[in-house]
Amino acid sequence: MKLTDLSVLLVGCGKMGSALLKGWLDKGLEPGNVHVLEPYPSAWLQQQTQQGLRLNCLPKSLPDVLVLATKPQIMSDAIASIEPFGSQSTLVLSIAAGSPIRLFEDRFGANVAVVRAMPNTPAAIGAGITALVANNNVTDDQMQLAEGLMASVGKTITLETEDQMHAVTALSGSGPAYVFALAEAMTAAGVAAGLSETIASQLACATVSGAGRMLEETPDSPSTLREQVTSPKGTTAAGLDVLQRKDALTYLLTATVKAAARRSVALSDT
Ligand SMILES: NC(=O)c1ccc[n+]([C@@H]2O[C@H](COP(=O)([O-])OP(=O)(O)OC[C@H]3O[C@@H](n4cnc5c(N)ncnc54)[C@H](OP(=O)(O)O)[C@@H]3O)[C@@H](O)[C@H]2O)c1
Ligand code: PRO
Repeated sequence: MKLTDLSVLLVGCGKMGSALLKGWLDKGLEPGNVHVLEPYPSAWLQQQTQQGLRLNCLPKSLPDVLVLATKPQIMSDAIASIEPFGSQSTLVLSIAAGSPIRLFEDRFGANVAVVRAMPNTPAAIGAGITALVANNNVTDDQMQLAEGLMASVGKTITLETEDQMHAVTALSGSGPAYVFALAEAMTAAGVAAGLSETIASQLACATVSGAGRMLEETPDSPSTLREQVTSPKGTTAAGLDVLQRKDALTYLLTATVKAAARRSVALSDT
């Protein structure tokens, strides 16, 4: 099904919901085919009503896709107002961290078609990556539809099991925050080395974003790209000697991802 023909009911239009909706509207989704439930709509979302998007009212017929983008903690309450929309012909596409497929089967009925997806915030600029996993009720056409929707805001990968979603959420879902934290820490390190905050921040942010673009735009692996910066006995080697001593960086990131994955498991159990 083409994006232009698709009808969508989006529940929750905060940071991630609006990033996805912007991407879909840019790619041809008709605002007139979109209903959004959102208690505190942003100015941007309110503007979309002028193009025909319907805000805080329910569609008269079943939508092709019901996108669930509320926080996991309130997912159960949010579903209460839309239970009749989880029919067999409507694809339920949830992006909530830690909301398992079984929650939607319990609430919408065992026959409901559910795709659980984990995007990340670079989706807002079309540079996201989303992992998807489906239940057995999802048809090939519905899976293509889900992949197509998420591909319109970045890359997609399909998981073998839902259990992998905890690690995915911890790695790529939360991952942009780790990278932004790196930019913040590099700024602080630049200040400690004698630069002003403004100059350190400019240098740190451009370095992180330039290195990210190299990962994207060159065929080289991260280790090759790292080696290209590292002159023998030069400054980078001296810096990396601290960053990677006793695998310090790998150890820290492994602990970071494990903690986030544990939180995903805990959210699934509540
Ligand atoms: N942000 C990310 O990086 C990211 C990445 C991948 C997946 N996710 C997932 O995406 C979901 C949304 O995250 P987010 O960061 O976009 O959070 P968010 O900005 O808080 O967006 C959630 C939105 O849902 C609204 N809402 C609350 N109750 C509702 C209801 N009953 N019906 C409809 N809307 C309701 C919230 O309004 P109030 O603020 O008034 O409560 C809020 O605007 C979460 O499940 C998260 O796990 C987020
Ligand atoms: N943001 C959501 C969280 O922090 C899910 C991944 C990214 O829970």
